[in-house]
Amino acid sequence: MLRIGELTVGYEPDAPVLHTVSMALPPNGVHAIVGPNGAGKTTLLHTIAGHLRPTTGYVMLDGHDITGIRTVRAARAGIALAPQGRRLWSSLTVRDHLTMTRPGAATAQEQGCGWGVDDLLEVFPALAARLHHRADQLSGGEQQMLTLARALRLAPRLLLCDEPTEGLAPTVADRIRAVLTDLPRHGVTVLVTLPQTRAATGLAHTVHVLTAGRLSDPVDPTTEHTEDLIRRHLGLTTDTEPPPRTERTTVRACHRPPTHGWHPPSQTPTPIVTRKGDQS
Ligand SMILES: Nc1ncnc2c1ncn2[C@@H]1O[C@H](COP(=O)(O)OP(=O)(O)OP(=O)(O)O)[C@@H](O)[C@H]1O
Repeated sequence: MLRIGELTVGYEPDAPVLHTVSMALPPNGVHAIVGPNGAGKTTLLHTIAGHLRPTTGYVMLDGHDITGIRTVRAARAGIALAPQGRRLWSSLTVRDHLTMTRPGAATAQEQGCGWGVDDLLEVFPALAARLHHRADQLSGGEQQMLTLARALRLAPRLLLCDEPTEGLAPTVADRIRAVLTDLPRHGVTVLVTLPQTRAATGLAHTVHVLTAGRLSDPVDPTTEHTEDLIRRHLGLTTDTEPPPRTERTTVRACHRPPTHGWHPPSQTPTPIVTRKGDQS
């Protein structure tokens, strides 16, 4: 679904933040990028989302070159970003956020598909009770749910989530992870950045490690030594015997049932049909 090749990105000339980053993600999975502060995780997501133009390299989505396309076109191509820090409109209500955002993917617009407001409130019931509250009146967890709901409203095929569990209570973080885990069943591929190794291995089908702008080969989180391998990529010491060096890991889709009891609004794997009148 997503193929990135030799991507070099920076904010200043001759000072790259990402160094020849390459990555290939299959569709319908949850894929994590783990890395310390300043590694370049946000820079990578923003480059995929069209906020930043790379110096060299390419970004391909479903075989189409989307390198450096503008944000609006990236949304129409099926990419949505749930940014770090949430970036909500503080004076607008939950309902405003959900009704002002419309499906961005061209196919979704043409077919009238997407996540309706009622569907999103089923996914995030906590928001239903807060529909008329302003964003700045929400808790951190509710703000994060609204950030994800707003991104899903764009009917993405690829959802980019930048540290979605940052600063949240464990139970709320579990809830967010449960929602992300289930999105592939609705045709949404998830690329999520996380600072913690353990959270990534419990959530993702593949894990990449980003350190100082350089991306590791994909790590299969189902293997026995995953956490050790990731810790080694991060340059952390480990008490256990290091795993044997393997060839570049083959990405393996391993479908896990959601573990936290969230039931999706639709049983079909395709995007949910928008209900007429849900934008009022
Ligand atoms: N707008 C900007 N202008 C200049 N430098 C920037 C800008 N945004 C980020 N950087 C620099 O790029 C590097 C990577 O930052 P980035 O935010 O991508 O890392 P990160 O892995 O997401 O970190 P964190 O986990 O702290 O959010 C850092 O050195 C940061 O200071």
